[in-house]
Amino acid sequence: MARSQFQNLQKYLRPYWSDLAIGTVALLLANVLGTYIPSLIRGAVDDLGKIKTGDFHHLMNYVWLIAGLSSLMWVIRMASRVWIFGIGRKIEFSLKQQIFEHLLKLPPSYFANNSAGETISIVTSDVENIRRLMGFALLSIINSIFVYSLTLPAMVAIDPLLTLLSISVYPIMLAIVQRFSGQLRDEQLEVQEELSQVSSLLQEDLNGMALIKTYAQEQNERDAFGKLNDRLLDANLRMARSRNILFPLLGGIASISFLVLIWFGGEKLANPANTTFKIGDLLTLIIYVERLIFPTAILGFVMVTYQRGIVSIERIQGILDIPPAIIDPPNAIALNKEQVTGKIEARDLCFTYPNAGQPALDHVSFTIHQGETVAILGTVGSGKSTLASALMRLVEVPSDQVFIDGVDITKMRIEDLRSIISFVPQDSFLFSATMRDNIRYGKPQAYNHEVENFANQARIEQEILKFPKQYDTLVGERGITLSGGQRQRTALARALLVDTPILVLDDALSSVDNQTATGILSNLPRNKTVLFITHNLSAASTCDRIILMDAGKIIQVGNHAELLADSSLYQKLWNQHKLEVSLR
Ligand SMILES: Nc1ncnc2c1ncn2[C@@H]1O[C@H](COP(=O)(O)OP(=O)(O)OP(=O)(O)O)[C@@H](O)[C@H]1O
Repeated sequence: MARSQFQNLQKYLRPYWSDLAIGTVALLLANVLGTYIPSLIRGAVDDLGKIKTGDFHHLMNYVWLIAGLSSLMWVIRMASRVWIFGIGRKIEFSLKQQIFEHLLKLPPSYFANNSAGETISIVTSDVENIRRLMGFALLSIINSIFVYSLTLPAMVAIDPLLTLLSISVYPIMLAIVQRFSGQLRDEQLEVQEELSQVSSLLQEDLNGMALIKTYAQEQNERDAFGKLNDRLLDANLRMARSRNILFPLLGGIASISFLVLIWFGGEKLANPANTTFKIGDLLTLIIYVERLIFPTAILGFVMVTYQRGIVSIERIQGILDIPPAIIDPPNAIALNKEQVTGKIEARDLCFTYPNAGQPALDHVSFTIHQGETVAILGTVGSGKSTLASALMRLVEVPSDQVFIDGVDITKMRIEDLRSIISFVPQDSFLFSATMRDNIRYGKPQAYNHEVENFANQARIEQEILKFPKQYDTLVGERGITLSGGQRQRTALARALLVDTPILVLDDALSSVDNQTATGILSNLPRNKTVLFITHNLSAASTCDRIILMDAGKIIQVGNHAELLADSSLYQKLWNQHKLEVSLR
């Protein structure tokens, strides 16, 4: 086992050392009893002669003792399973929690580069593999160690030669296990990867079902799924083949020791020169060998579980080792949210995406004052969304380039920064919950009147009141399907409810008609600083100021009248817009 893998196993087990210690002691006790009981049987068999003399009571003593100790052993063995399997369950729970919490901190690039299906497969099936490794495999390994270290000396004490003969096949078993080890690991890895691919495709197709139907692509998707499913089947069959050879082989070889014992033990008993070896000895050896068969035959299962677990640990560590998106600097400035006014400044802000040839933001400078509503307009790909991401540090901006209330955002605690900005993207996610719970998602304890007030500000209230259960109407899979515009206004109500000094709308009213969008903007609280990223010139023209961007640069700043007076890009866009409106 590689050192790092061993360290990982230790790391997972460390919090549960007391459970492990209790479980191990219980297993030890069960095994001590398991080794002692056959010696009682041996005594009973050797004393059988006494029954002939009428001493039946003597035999019954053995019977009661064996029955009592066997019951005790059964109870202790059960307890050991409860403790040790419990460790696996607890590790499973805490790993899921840990991965989920880590996922919340990962940069958007992780989610862009890794499919949701693959991540889900790691959180479910890989974590389950670790549960089996830390439960079943751990118990089996500890149990095997005890069985061997207690049973073998007991067997040697009866007859060293017969013991040696009966376990002479075990090196063959170990060689077979060794031979299959690497192969099973590769096959397991392949199964897990194919499974991830199937989950990813399934997840993507479920999300894109409307698109599949619109473009009549059912057959293509069916073929693609069939192909991946087929590969998963092949990988599973390959692994099943190896397992189906390995397990019966191990069980069969282990049983040979049984036969060897009957053969040579029987011969020894039949030998007239033998005076010490009795029938009770042979019986005890047979019981002991039987005790060895199960832990030995199960070695194959343990090995597969181990290989699976190790592969899963690697995959889980793969996620856990990704550094969190942006971490707080040492001595990060803690903001007093109530005192933030919402003044935003960019000074020569530059940002280039990793592996991109062109900067997405190229020496961008501006100041937006408290309470201003500023529209950010621009051609597609001009850097508007990147600017919003930079403001929230969803992308890492250089220090001393973006300031809120004069404080460099890279020096603030991330949590504080994000708690003073409400961000509404074009496609906001709504949960399969009621309208009320969706709106108060950012402030779950909000009162009903707050929810209604902000629904009204976002101009969605009238529609909610017409829903079957009004604010208690379910949204999504099991409930009502909202239109694009209704979704956007619900998301806006959610953002308004958290009441932050800064509101960033990233194309967040694109599915809302001009008049409603303009109405919403003009009714926003006057003390809020609003960044309104849009392609909607009508709504933008009503804003206090407009920042016009092109190819990552700011090319014009001013209010509608000022920009129109300047015969450049804005004038051209406005004339086009007027023409479009007149043609509608
Ligand atoms: N995650 C990313 N990785 C690499 N490049 C990106 C990424 N996101 C955006 N870009 C690139 O950065 C540039 C600016 O993109 P951005 O999304 O900020 O433009 P935008 O003005 O919001 O466009 P639109 O109006 O189409 O929404 C574009 O060239 C885009 O291709």
